[in-house]
Amino acid sequence: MGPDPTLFEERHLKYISVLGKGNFGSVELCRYDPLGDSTGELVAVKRLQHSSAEHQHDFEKEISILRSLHHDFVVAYRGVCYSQGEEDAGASSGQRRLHLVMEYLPSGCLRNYLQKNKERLDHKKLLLYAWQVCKGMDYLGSQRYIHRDLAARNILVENENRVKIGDFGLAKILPQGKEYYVVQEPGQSPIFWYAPESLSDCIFSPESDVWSFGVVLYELFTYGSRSHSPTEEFLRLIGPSNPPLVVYHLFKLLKKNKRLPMPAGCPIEVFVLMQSCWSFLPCQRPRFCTLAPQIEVLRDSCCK
Ligand SMILES: CC(C)(Nc1nc(-c2c[nH]c3ncc(Cl)cc23)ncc1F)C(=O)NCC(F)(F)F
Repeated sequence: MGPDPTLFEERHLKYISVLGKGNFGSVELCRYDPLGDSTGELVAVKRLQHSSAEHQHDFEKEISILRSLHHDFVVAYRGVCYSQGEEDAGASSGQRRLHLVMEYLPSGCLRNYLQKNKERLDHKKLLLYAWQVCKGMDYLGSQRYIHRDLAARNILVENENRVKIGDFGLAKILPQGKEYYVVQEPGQSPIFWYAPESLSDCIFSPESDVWSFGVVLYELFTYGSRSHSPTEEFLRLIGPSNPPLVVYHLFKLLKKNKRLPMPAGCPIEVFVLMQSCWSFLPCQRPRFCTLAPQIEVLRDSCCK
């Protein structure tokens, strides 16, 4: 029984830069370099910022979720790293801190990738990414996980022919016998990616993930545009209103069947698919297992 390849020693993790801030944590680019000659692999290391007991518990759940997922279109778990906290003089703070080690994808998140490569990404390619996210989400659902934060900013680019779902910081597992999950505090919520039932009752389900997938389709066909982002478009529809009421106005608008507009140049069949994901009633939305073959058909028929 050789050494455990999923156990990373803090002393060999060389900090390079901050990749971004997730929910309650930050993710750093590091090189795991046990030989000390800079030939080690690059990894993404997620550390908790304010390690309250509750955040620590949620973090441990996030780690166990990621450890259990093995799929081509889901960011890969590499292991964990235990670090001895700074030994405060006197205080017995020797408790070990846990860090999540994931694969590092150098091409970054899909939203930035779309903006930078807009000119050379045709509709066929956008539908390939959409299909891969669908397959990844179908796998997630088969493990009874809900992602709750599906958005182009949370999808990573492996290469121009492969994307992976990332950031499981808000993911939940569906309790046995229940088909949806109610969260207590919405927290800093990406409300413009949220289904109506999530806005009004904090209800999350595979069907609310499908709603968010519709918004990802919209982001794909607007090439991650900032000026036509879901946030900008919905704020334009809502008009000026003070922040606490935005959720209420957004819900009212969705209730009246107002939706994001068709992206410029988007094939009508793709827009129809997007809109089906935005059915007000969760039961009327397609499932990821039926969306994937529909996207395949569109991919094969679309010329550009
Ligand atoms: C919070 C964090 C760090 N943000 C970013 N990660 C990466 C980024 C770039 N390459 C990466 N390889 C692995 C990981 Cl976990 C992140 C990155 N690039 C830019 C980011 F803002 C992240 O986790 N975003 C969700 C993800 F994009 F990963 F789905």
